[in-house]
Amino acid sequence: MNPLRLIYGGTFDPIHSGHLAVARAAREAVGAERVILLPCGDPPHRARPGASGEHRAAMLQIAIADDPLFVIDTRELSRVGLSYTIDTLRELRQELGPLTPMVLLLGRDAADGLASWHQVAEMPALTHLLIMARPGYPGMHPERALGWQVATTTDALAGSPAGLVLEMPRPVSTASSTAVRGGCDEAWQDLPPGVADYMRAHRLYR
Ligand SMILES: Nc1ncnc2c1ncn2[C@@H]1O[C@H](COP(=O)(O)OP(=O)(O)OP(=O)(O)O)[C@@H](O)[C@H]1O
Ligand SMILES: O=C(O)c1ccc[n+]([C@@H]2O[C@H](COP(=O)([O-])O)[C@@H](O)[C@H]2O)c1
Repeated sequence: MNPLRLIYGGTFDPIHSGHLAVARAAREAVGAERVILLPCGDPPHRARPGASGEHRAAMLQIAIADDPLFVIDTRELSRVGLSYTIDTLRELRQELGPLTPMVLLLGRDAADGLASWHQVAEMPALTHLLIMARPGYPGMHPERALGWQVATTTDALAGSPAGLVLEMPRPVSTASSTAVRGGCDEAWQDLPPGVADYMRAHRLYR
């Protein structure tokens, strides 16, 4: 079996320390070499982001600060049209081949919306899911009725290419991009070093 790939999609509008904490905890749990951060271009499921794709990618770059545990995949930013995750999963599966374990990382709030995702029925054949608990979201577990089988160990994810779901039940952060955009001082404490300066310099979210 090829080494597992861990993919973390998000609007990242802007990235906050919770995203990094979630990514680090997930990477450690599944033993991935690194985390592929996948900023969404034109989200199908929510209002247009407050910052452009270029600004959101620039803030991601500042936040990861050359940490080799992270890599940014900008394919959704350059794609024309809505950023459907299924399109990205199909492309990645094509690139990685049928045997590479792929794990899509989601917070519990995002996972609870899975039933409305574009062509979600095709997803269990393409990827595993790793779901991180998030304070305030007890979990409706739609993934179980959508074709993913519940895994009991993290090792199981590395042992097959797709089709399993594992939940990390302990939340690692309360941070939220909505709170950052709302501008309260406490939420700005959750910005990785350099990101607040970038936001100020480019007058984002005013
Ligand atoms: N504190 C957190 N704990 C667990 N998962 C999180 C947390 N913050 C974000 N996520 C997850 O990270 C992914 C990307 O999230 P996103 O970029 O939308 O950030 P957000 O803080 O949820 O932003 P917004 O408030 O704009 O929705 C989603 O799967 C989301 O569930
Ligand atoms: O493809 C879809 O239909 C779809 C619907 C909702 C969310 N997503 C993806 O889920 C990820 C998390 O979304 P968000 O809104 O929490 O940033 C992000 O990569 C989105 O593109 C994808």
